[in-house]
Amino acid sequence: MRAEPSSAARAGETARERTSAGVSFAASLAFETIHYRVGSTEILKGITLAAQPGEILCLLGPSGSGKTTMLKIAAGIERQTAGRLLLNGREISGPGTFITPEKRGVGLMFQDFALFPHMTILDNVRFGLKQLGSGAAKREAMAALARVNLQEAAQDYPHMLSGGEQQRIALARALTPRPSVLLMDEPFSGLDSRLKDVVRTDTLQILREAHATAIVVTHDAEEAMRLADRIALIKDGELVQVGTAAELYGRPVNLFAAGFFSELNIVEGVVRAGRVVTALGPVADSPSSDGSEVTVALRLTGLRLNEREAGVSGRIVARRFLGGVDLMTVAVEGLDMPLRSRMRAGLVPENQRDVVVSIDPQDVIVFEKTPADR
Ligand SMILES: Nc1ncnc2c1ncn2[C@@H]1O[C@H](COP(=O)(O)OP(=O)(O)OP(=O)(O)O)[C@@H](O)[C@H]1O
Repeated sequence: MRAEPSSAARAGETARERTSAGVSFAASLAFETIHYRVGSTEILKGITLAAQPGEILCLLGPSGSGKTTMLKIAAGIERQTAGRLLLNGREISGPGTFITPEKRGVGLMFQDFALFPHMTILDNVRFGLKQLGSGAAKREAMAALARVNLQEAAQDYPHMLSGGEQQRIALARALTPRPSVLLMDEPFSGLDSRLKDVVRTDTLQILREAHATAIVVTHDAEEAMRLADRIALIKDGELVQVGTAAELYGRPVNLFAAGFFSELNIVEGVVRAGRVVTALGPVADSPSSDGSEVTVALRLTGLRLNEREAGVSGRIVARRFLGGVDLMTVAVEGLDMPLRSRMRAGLVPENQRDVVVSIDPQDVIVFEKTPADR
């Protein structure tokens, strides 16, 4: 084995290789106990998270949770105040290392696409290929345009293309230098909802074909579920949970995580003889000891009206027709707040007020109460 060069030299070297390599190769990118402080405000509070080679990792969280700051740190636009950033296991930013953005081999794509309006599409795409000779740059750029199926637009200007086409050009531009990791900040937020679906599906396919590692920021849980191999849920600068969509949806670690993926009714419960008992009756099994207080999150789709004979009595106090479903608000004795139910439209007749309320066990999530909850 030959002697290892310094990590800074290695990272710079790999970045150079990558900008001109014929095939992109996916890298891992790891945040290691990353803190970011501005004045006395701690914006990131020790985040440890890694995107694996070829993985699409979504950073999901509410506005202001620190997602964009994480991308900026990954790109080298901001520098963390503590912690390390590793590309393929090699430190690219840490207490004694800082590889500049252009040497990292990390691509960035922000929400407004930022195509240069005065340049043709071809020139926009080959902008990031200055290191290559002009012939090679043109070939690479045309191949990238072919990949997003827009080679015919090469001589057009950005304003001549639709929002979705511009987004695909921006993606082609971000991918042509063959970054080992592509960072995307709300890449679909500028598109209307119908176009968003199509462009998102196309993007996913292009990322897969390019075998790119991608870290995608979104505040939309459904978008994260559609795109991601894994989702990292962020709140107030902390990592709440990381896992597949099914893991976060099915086994959320707390009410915040549960509420991010589903609309919920929240009711109080107490454990009696191994069952969680609420005003709606027993709703789940529990290993906790008798008398333990729990919080029960109940997805709206799991509150069923008139489906079974067994259940508690309820009264519909409001209903809304939402196309395929009816959203109904139901008052139940013993509960201060009415509950909401989403059921296939028309299952409960329009004029019916009094209903039998039952629970679908797969839509029940039970959380032990922490001392802070009591
Ligand atoms: N340089 C800075 N100086 C002061 N505050 C900052 C700075 N950078 C970020 N912040 C603050 O840090 C918090 C996190 O910002 P960030 O943009 O990372 O959040 P976000 O999760 O991407 O939110 P959004 O979805 O709204 O873009 C915000 O409250 C923001 O105002």
